[in-house]
Amino acid sequence: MIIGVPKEIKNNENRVAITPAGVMSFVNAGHKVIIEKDAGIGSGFTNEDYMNAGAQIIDNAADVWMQADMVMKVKEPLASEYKYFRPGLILFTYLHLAAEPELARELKEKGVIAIAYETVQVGRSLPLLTPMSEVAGRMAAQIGAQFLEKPKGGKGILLAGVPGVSRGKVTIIGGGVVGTNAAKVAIGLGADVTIIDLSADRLRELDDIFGNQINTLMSNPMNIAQAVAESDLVIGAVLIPGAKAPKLVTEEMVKAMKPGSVIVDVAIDQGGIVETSDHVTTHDNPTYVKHGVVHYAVANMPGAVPRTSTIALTNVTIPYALQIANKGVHKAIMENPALKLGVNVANGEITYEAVARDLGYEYVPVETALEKELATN
Ligand SMILES: NC(=O)C1=CN([C@@H]2O[C@H](COP(=O)(O)OP(=O)(O)OC[C@H]3O[C@@H](n4cnc5c(N)ncnc54)[C@H](O)[C@@H]3O)[C@@H](O)[C@H]2O)C=CC1
Ligand SMILES: CC(=O)C(=O)O
Repeated sequence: MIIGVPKEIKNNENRVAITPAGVMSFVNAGHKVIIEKDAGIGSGFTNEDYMNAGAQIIDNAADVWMQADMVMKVKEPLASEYKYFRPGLILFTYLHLAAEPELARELKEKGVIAIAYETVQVGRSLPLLTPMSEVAGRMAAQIGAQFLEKPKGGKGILLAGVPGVSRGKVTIIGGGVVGTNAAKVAIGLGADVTIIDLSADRLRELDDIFGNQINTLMSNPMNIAQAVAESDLVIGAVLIPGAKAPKLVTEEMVKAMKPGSVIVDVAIDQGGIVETSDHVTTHDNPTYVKHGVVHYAVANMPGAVPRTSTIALTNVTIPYALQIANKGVHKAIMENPALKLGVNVANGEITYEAVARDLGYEYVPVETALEKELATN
């Protein structure tokens, strides 16, 4: 199989979908890897590093997309890349389709087999999302602390406080991977941390992990309203896999926050959990102020720490990509239930139920979509 890796084009997206070590794994298994020139530079991998591992460097994105059987990316394709979609192309990347209706339509109409990192699932865990959630969670607390500083637009609070002055209050809504990692850093910074989750079992686990370093609260509108109003920093970290994020923090709740408070809505890649995080921001211009509250809504937070993130991401994606290359996409999907759950679009059908529901399409199970493809071949 020919595996193509274009350079990421999203604002300040410095990650790349493959490392030289990954290239070597594919080449050793008899595959060919083509990489767009300078695709790895932002993550510290030169063209020579890739060539030494056995890859071929290609001068432009179009040739990478058109020659590849499987394109591996980090972020969802942007509109300027839709022209490369074609029937049977395998696309393996983050997609977040519930928040990307145009992209979903293009993938469906053009017959791409689109496998989303974020919905590959083993039991209750999402192994291809986890490392980036670890990164984004840890970043969320440090970014929040930074934007609470007065010169950055915040109210001028030091989360750690000092002797004689209260610590800052951080509320984390969603106690999964992002939430847990945000808590680790927020606790390390000395903040007064509350985690809100819908799952009583998860709250018990968090209590076991952090003990009395955190407060835990059951997720309901009353608890959320009260905690948000009292917080200096709110971190949005809820996920319902594949689905659009629920708007748990209403505009009224935001209005009740003190001016200069900060919201870091990490879940913005699925649409965000805060009613007033109504648009995605970029690393170039990461915040806006609404009702006096600083909103940070960057959908590719790990892109700012690309060396760490690229290695962490490819550690988990390459084994799945190798299965696709070695077995062929149909066999790999049908033999691996985790990978099967990653398939969001195939042969003109939406094959992930939550995406189909949120975007108003008929849901077609992966097997049915693939059988249709085999039948028409
Ligand atoms: N902006 C960015 O750059 C990045 C964003 N993310 C996003 O962060 C979000 C969180 O991801 P993970 O922590 O990995 O997910 P996760 O599945 O590990 O955790 C989600 C948590 O939300 C909880 N939850 C569900 N419904 C809830 C409700 N109504 N109230 C409170 N809690 C509720 C679940 O019980 C679970 O503990 C996702 O949207 C993910 O895509 C992840 C990495 C980077
Ligand atoms: C998960 C995701 O969207 C990211 O790492 O950018």
